[in-house]
Amino acid sequence: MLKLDKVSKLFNPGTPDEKIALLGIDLQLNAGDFVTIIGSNGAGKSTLMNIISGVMKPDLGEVQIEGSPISGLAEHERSRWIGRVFQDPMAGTSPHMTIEENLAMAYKRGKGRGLSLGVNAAKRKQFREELARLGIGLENRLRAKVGLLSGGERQALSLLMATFTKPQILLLDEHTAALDPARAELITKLTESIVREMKLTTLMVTHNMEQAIRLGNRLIMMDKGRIILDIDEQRKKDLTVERLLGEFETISGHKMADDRVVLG
Ligand SMILES: Nc1ncnc2c1ncn2[C@@H]1O[C@H](COP(=O)(O)OP(=O)(O)OP(=O)(O)O)[C@@H](O)[C@H]1O
Repeated sequence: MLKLDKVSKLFNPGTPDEKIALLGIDLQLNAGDFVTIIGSNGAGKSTLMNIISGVMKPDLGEVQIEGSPISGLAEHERSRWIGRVFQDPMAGTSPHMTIEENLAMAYKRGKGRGLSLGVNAAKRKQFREELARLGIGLENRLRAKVGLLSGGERQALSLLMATFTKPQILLLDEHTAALDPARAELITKLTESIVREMKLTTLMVTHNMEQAIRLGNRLIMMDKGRIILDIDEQRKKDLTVERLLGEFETISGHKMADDRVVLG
């Protein structure tokens, strides 16, 4: 499904500010894998997401989807296969457009060029049905400007837009971190049900250790640009936050330095 082959990324090479962000990352995701990613500050998690989504190119190595190399494709060219939800609820949607216009944009992204952003009765019905699945009443506010929605509502809409056209890969970049606990839990539940129903192959970066253990079928730990541990479903079932942090310390030789860590 998704394969990274010896992917490396260096920032500011040859200067005093040189930073190794990724070092020879090998990663293979099978169809339907839901992988949570944790790691210290500066471990390379965001860089990994940026390289998969095409925001930046690797210095070395290759990214493939379904066996096809995609490193040469720009971000917008990959958006047909890759859905992404960011930490910032403002990032995934257009505030000056209505809910239905935002959805029309997401719908068009999956269908290629030449499709209008207009919303006819059939599309409106579909949008209403999709929004109703979120269970927060957005189906009754199709013509509301997205800028008026709360952070949680926007994040729910972003999640729906990112998954609208059943992407091959869903990237979740700390997408609940900016929300209060109740809204974060709502978005987590929505995520679980959408990923399960659509059988989406998903990579989720989180600073919430309990969430990293509870969600998905695989957990990856990163440190200093490397994947230091890849835990499968069976081993994940027996994990606790304490054991997870212990494993991190044993392998990396230092405590997890994460200023945003949430233990549970
Ligand atoms: N655009 C950039 N220019 C220079 N250095 C960068 C850039 N982006 C990231 N880095 C550096 O690359 C390394 C990896 O950063 P990255 O943001 O991928 O880590 P992260 O695991 O997402 O960290 P955090 O959990 O703190 O957000 C860090 O040392 C960081 O300072």
